Amino acid sequence: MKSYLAAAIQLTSVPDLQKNLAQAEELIELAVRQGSELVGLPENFSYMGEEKDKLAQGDAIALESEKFLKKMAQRFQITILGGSFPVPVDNTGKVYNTTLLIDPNGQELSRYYKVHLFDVDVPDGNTYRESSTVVAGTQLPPVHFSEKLGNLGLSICYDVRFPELYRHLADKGADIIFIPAAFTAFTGKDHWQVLLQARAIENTAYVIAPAQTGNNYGRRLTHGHAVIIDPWGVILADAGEKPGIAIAEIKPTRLEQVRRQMPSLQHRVF
Ligand SMILES: O=C(O)CNC(=O)[C@H](CS)NC(=O)CCC(=O)C(=O)O
Repeated sequence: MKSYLAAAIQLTSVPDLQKNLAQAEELIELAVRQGSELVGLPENFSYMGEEKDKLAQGDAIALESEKFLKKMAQRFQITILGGSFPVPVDNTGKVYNTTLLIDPNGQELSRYYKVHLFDVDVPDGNTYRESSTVVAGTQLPPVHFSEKLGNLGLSICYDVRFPELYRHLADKGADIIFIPAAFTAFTGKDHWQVLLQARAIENTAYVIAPAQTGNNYGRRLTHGHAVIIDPWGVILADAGEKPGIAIAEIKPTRLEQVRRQMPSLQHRVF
């Protein structure tokens, strides 16, 4: 593994596929101009909208999102995580909430279907029933072993509340954990940063957390604060509240140092 720059992209995705891809492309280009070699996009980067509209356009969103990720990876010679997008599941009328990791040749490295679905009545009055349109994945997320970039573990948004999933990634050797999200503004203000820092600290791994921000559609408000966190839990970069990027250096020497100073992974009893 070498030292390199990574970027977590922050978007306000809306119910308009082409508009979202254009916004994402602009920010990917900005991240690449600043030297990023690994770039992450947030959950539902290509479409945020009413569930029924997302389903109706599911085939087009899935096709265009995958094509877009491969095109960006090849054009800019980067490894890219397509935070998530819907992929229709045969004979269900539903989709998988899917994240995809693509290499600079446009080849798929790994893929994960979100396991934990956000079926929550948030105290601000908004009700979420992700399972009404999404089929839960049944497999633990993969870790992609990269000589150059380190071992890359995948997850999506609400997963962040389930530490056992991240322990699995740590067991598999994850050095860098992606947590692309569309956190609600209401839960985000109290939980987002704490949960992300906990996952980084307890697994002594980098966390790259691309995010949705602002008013995506209707009453849907997302928290923003795309961040990159180091294995000690220090926030290296924070994109704030507007669309933009958080960029930070990923360093193998820092991973080794923190794992030496705080060998908690080696002291596990259970
Ligand atoms: O709502 C949409 O339009 C698209 N859906 C999402 O982006 C997903 C599933 S509803 N959001 C979350 O998982 C938020 C989790 C969260 O906020 C928490 O754990 O507190």
